[in-house]
This record gives sequence, structure tokens and C-alpha cells, in this order.
Amino acid sequence: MQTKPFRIGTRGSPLALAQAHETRTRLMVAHGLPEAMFEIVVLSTKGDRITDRSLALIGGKGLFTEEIEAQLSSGELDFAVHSSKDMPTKLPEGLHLSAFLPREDIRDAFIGRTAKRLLDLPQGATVGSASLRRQALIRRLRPDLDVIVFRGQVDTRLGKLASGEADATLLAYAGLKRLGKLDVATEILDPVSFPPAPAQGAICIESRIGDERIDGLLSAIDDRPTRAAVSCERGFLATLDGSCRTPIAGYAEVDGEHLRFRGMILTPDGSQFHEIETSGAISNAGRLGEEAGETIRARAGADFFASWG
Ligand SMILES: NCc1[nH]cc(CCC(=O)O)c1CC(=O)O
Repeated sequence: MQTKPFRIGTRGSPLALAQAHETRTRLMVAHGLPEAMFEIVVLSTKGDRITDRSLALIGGKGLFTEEIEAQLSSGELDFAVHSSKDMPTKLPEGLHLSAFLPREDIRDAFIGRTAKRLLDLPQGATVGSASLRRQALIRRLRPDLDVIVFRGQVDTRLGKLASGEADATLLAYAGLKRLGKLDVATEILDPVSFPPAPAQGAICIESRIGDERIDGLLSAIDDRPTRAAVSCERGFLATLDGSCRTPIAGYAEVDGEHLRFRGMILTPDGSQFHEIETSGAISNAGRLGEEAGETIRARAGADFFASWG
């Protein structure tokens, strides 16, 4: 019988803390354990410290996870809670994603200061986003808009918007919901025309491979449909790139044992894009995503990928 508290690693952003608390609550309920059995350990990551530059320029994925993963590997943490969207497709040796919480809404939210909808923005309006996917999707639908880089935590971005640095911004519905700020959203974007990032809206738990005590603890809160959908989306991402330096979008929807995936890749200026749709058994989810990536890559051709630099 475990008596020492489990040590849960997380970043210190309000969103990360909300995700860690949600995970702890689910574990307490699933196992009838008191809160004192879970210690939330807050770590600062490179991605949290660098706020003045686009993350795509400094190294993309892994920025929010490296410090936490080092402490997982060394045994100082028992497991860590992350946004699946921020996880590199290749994890460090010895670590795996051992559980997924039931997914939140996958869609992006539009937050307009004056116009309430993306398509209602006046010509030449500015939209702030640091995400290459969102930038490319905006340019595809509205090549006349001026897309500017907007970084930082959700509150920072909303502050920049309020102070007039842009006319609108985009954020994940899931993040706003977890922060209790859904009311700022003025439009929820349609995932067919504005597909989310692979793994958006899904909280995952990372832990050591072969740690049976932790696997046992976490299996009680693992959501199978979310695991299948995220595996498929991450398969697509991994085949195409796996960094966050590229405009890649896609989402899977699970219905019983069946899954349907839609993916999109774009040139950064949004002038060209390719879409793919596929479906199959959830038992084959990761492979379905990889195959979709291979197919869309062949279809797009080398010239298209030159735009990704
Ligand atoms: N890159 C930051 C990040 N990572 C996860 C989320 C939102 C929550 C989620 O997708 O699970 C966000 C903020 C955003 O995109 O608005």
C-alpha cells in the first residue's frame, strides 16, 4: 500500500495547472484516495521562459516538456500531465503516454474585438496568432487579413487583444473552457474549414514504460476513444513532420470501434492546401493516421513541401 504521495509534474501556466487539477480529481474519484495522496509539482520549461519570440523559431516541440521529462526519467516525478497537442511525436526513450482523459471540444474559438466572426472581419483587419496552422488557415479563408504573431499564455493574448494590438485572435476552445473563459469566444470555428491541431483538446499523462504501479493507477482514468483519436492524429503528424513548424491540421472522430479522420496540410501563406479523409478500426488508429500522412504527402508533391522550408 502506497503511503507517500504520488508526485505529478506540470508546467505552471494557469492552463497546465487546471489540467493537473482535473487529472488529480479524476484519480481521487476513481480510486477513492484523498487529495493529500497527490502532490502537484510545478516546473518551469523553456517554452514558459521564452515569451518574446515565435516558438517555431527556437525549436518547436519539446519546449514545454524537456525539463519535466528529465525528472520523470530520473524518478523524481511519478507521472506528468500535458496538453497532448504540445507533445513531440517522438518521446524520450523509456517514457510513454500512459493515459488520456476524455477529450474536450476539439475546435478553435475565434475571439473578435469588433467583428464577431472570422468572415465578418473588415478587409485588412489584424489577427494575432503564433500558430503556423492558424496563420495558414486564416490566410486560406481570408488572404486580405494581416496576420501578426501573438504569443504567451491565454491571458497575455487576451490582454493584447483588449489593448487593441489586434482585431481578433484564435484560441483552443478546450483551453478557454478549462480556464472558465469560454464567454470571450465570439465564434466556434467549423472543424471542416478550420481543422484543429492534431491532439487538440486532449489531456495526456506521461510516465515511465514498465512502471506497473503507475500504469495500474492511471488505467482507471484512461479514455479509449480519446487514445484512438489522438494516436491517429499523431500518426498523421509524425509522418509529415512532427515539429510545430508546419501548418498541419487534422482530427479523428470515434464512433464505437470505428474512427474517421480528416487531415489538411497547407503552405504557410494559405494559397495551397491538400485535404484527406479516411476511416477504419480504432485498433488500427495510429497506422491509419500514418497512412493518411503518406498519401497526402505523395499527393502534394515535393514542390508543395518546399514551402515548409
Ligand atoms: N500551444 C499552447 C496550447 N496547448 C494546448 C492548448 C489548448 C488546450 C488543448 O488544446 O488541449 C494551448 C493554447 C491554445 O492553443 O489556445
